[in-house]
Amino acid sequence: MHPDISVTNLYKTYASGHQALKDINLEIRRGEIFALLGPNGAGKTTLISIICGIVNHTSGTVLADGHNIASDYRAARARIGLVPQELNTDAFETVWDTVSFSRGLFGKAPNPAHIEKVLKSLSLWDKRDSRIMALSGGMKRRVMIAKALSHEPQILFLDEPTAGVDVELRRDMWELVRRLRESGVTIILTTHYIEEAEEMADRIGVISQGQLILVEDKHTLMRKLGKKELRLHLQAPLESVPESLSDLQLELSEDGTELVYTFDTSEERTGIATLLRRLAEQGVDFKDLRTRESSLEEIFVNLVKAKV
Ligand SMILES: Nc1ncnc2c1ncn2[C@@H]1O[C@H](COP(=O)(O)OP(=O)(O)OP(=O)(O)O)[C@@H](O)[C@H]1O
Repeated sequence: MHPDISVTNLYKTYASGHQALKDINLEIRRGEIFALLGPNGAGKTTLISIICGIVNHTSGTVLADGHNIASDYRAARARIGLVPQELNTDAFETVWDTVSFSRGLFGKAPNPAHIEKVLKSLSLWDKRDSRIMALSGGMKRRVMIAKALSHEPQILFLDEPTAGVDVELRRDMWELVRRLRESGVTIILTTHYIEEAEEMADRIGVISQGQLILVEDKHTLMRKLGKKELRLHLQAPLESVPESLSDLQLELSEDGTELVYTFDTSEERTGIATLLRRLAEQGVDFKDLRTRESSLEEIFVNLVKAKV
């Protein structure tokens, strides 16, 4: 089966001369949740907009479910639903009309049963006759998703789906996205919240300065790039790491009460046994110890920093 989205040697230079994307190659598999991460201005929205046919690319190929977004636009676009960053619905329309109208834009015959299903799945059924302007911010976001699903797309793009929403609504949105995936929809989301990617994504792509610097299964990424810390709470504070232990990956906390040992989770030997033996030899006693894994956030910050 071909991938749902296939991007090959994609470049984008805006009319201003700014090169926003450089040689992007990416495949999105059917039924996965793919999170695209990157700092402000990295090129996430540009990439999504090109795949969705809103922005023209300079060179390269984009296929949606096998259809070329440039030469076979209608077929490619019909496979895609896009939930943009900004809420752009007519405030005076009702929920039902807005969502039904969206379906018509894709040349699909009316299908009230489908619209009903979408509105019910998004807990919007009770609001179907309400005008958009009378809805809460969270409800408006749901309407945007309903619009994007109105023409039964196989692939759904969510650009910053939870920007500026409160924690509770964010959790609701995550739940919703998971349910959509369970129903067979492929999901690509951009986010600034690393926690969101950590929580939701099957795979993660990191884009920095227009280049896709990494695409990896989330768990593999966290295992490969993640570090673990062992923190030893000392019996007596130290002034500095003893000279005799300076060959180890040890740091002293600012107040001198904790020794922090960092090790690679992917390494076969962590060196912990050696560390503990040498501490005992040096008479460095500790009363407590704990380990901590780096979060995706720390991994991401290091990746993007390394690139700059
Ligand atoms: N229409 C345009 N003309 C010229 N430059 C543009 C245009 N749109 C975007 N850019 C530039 O292209 C780069 C990538 O922008 P893009 O919006 O894709 O980034 P992003 O990763 O989505 O950022 P954010 O996280 O802030 O939304 C930025 O430097 C931006 O200023």
